[in-house]
Amino acid sequence: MNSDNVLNILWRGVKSKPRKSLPDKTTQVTQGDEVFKVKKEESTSDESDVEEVTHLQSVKVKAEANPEHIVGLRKKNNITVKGKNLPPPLESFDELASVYGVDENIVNNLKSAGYDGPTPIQMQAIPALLKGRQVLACAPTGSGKTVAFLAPVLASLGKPSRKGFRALILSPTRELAKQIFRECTLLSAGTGLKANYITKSKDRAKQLFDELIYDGINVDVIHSDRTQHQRDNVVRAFREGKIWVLICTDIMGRGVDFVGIKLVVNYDFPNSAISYIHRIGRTGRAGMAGRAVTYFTDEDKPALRTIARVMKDSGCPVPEYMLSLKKTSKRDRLKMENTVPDREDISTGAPKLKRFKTNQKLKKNSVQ
Ligand SMILES: Nc1ncnc2c1ncn2[C@@H]1O[C@H](COP(=O)(O)OP(=O)(O)OP(=O)(O)O)[C@@H](O)[C@H]1O
Repeated sequence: MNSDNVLNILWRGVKSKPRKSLPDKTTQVTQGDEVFKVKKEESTSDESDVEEVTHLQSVKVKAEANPEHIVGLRKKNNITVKGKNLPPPLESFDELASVYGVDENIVNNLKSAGYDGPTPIQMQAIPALLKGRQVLACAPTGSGKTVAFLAPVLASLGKPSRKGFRALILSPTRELAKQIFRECTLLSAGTGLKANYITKSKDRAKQLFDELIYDGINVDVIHSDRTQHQRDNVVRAFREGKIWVLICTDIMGRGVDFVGIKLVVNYDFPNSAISYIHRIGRTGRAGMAGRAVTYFTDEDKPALRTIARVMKDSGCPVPEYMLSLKKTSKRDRLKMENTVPDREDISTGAPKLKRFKTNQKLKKNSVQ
C-alpha cells in the first residue's frame, strides 16, 4: 500500500477546513543549531481544530512565572523561541501533572524509563504543545525529540476511545515507526553496541557486508531488499549486543536510536550537511560520548567544504584547506544530493560466503 492510500484511509470521514497556506504567522527562535517556531495564537475560525485538541487549555498556567527566571532558564539550556505568550519551559516532569494536569501515569512512565528531567527540546516543546500551540521545532540528533512530541500526544488523547484514528505520526521508515511505537510503550536502553557503518546505497551496503563478514566480524546489514522480518531481527540483535557492527544506508539509519553506539563510520561520504548530521547523530546520544569517522575520495570534494563547515561549527578541528575549497553552486549541490556516485565495488576479491555458512562460522567462533 502506498502512502497516498494510507492517507486516504486515515482521512476517511474526517472533516477539515482547507488552509489557504501553511501557517504564515510563525515566530522563530534560534539558538546555536536549534530552531523553534511556534504559531501565534489566533482567534480565527481556522483555529477551531486546534481548540478541539486542547482539552488541557483550562488547566492553570505555571504560577508566578518570573520573566527573568524564564529568560535565564532558556539561556542556560540554549533554547531559543519566537512567538507570543509562550508557556515557560518545563523544569521537571512533575510539572506535567501539577501544572498541566497530565495523567500521573505518563509522568511515572517517563521516570521509570530513567529520564531524570526534560531535555531542552522537551522543556519548551512539551508545554507549548500541551497548550494547543502548533510547533515547528528543531534540535540536535539524539536530544529527545520523540518524547517531546509523544508526551503531549499521549496526554491529549486522555482515555482510550474507539473513535477511530485520534493521532497520526508519520515516519520515513518502518524501523523508525517501530522505535516510536517502542518509545510509546516505554523503551529500554540498548547495550554493548560498537559501530554503525553507513553507506550510500543498498548495493554498497551488501558489498561491505560481504567483506566484513568474511573477516569474521560479527556484523549484519539492513537495507530495503531484506524482508521486514529480517530487518526486525537485525535491529533486535544489534540492540541486544548480539551483533556488534551494523551496516545500513542513509535512509535505514535515519532517526534510529541505539543508545550505546560508540562509533559511526561514514563509509561513503554523506552528500549533504543534513545527511551528515543525521548519520553522526546515531552516536553520542542522550548525552553520551561518541566518535564519527568519515571517509572521502577526490570525487567527494565538492561536498567536503559543506561538511567541514558543519564540523568546524560544532567545535571539531578541521584542516584549513577543506574550508577554503571552492564553494559548490546550489544547482550542483542539489544534483549531488540526488545521485549516487559511480564507485568501484567494495571488494578485496574475497570469495562470497553464504549467509548460513557465515552463521555457522560465527557460532563456531563463539564456542572457541
Ligand atoms: N528526558 C530524557 N532524559 C534522558 N534520556 C532521554 C530523555 N528523553 C529521551 N531520552 C533518550 O534519548 C535518546 C534519544 O532520543 P530520541 O530518539 O527521541 O532523539 P531524537 O532527537 O529524535 O534523535 P534523531 O534526531 O536522531 O531522531 C533515546 O534513547 C531516548 O530514550
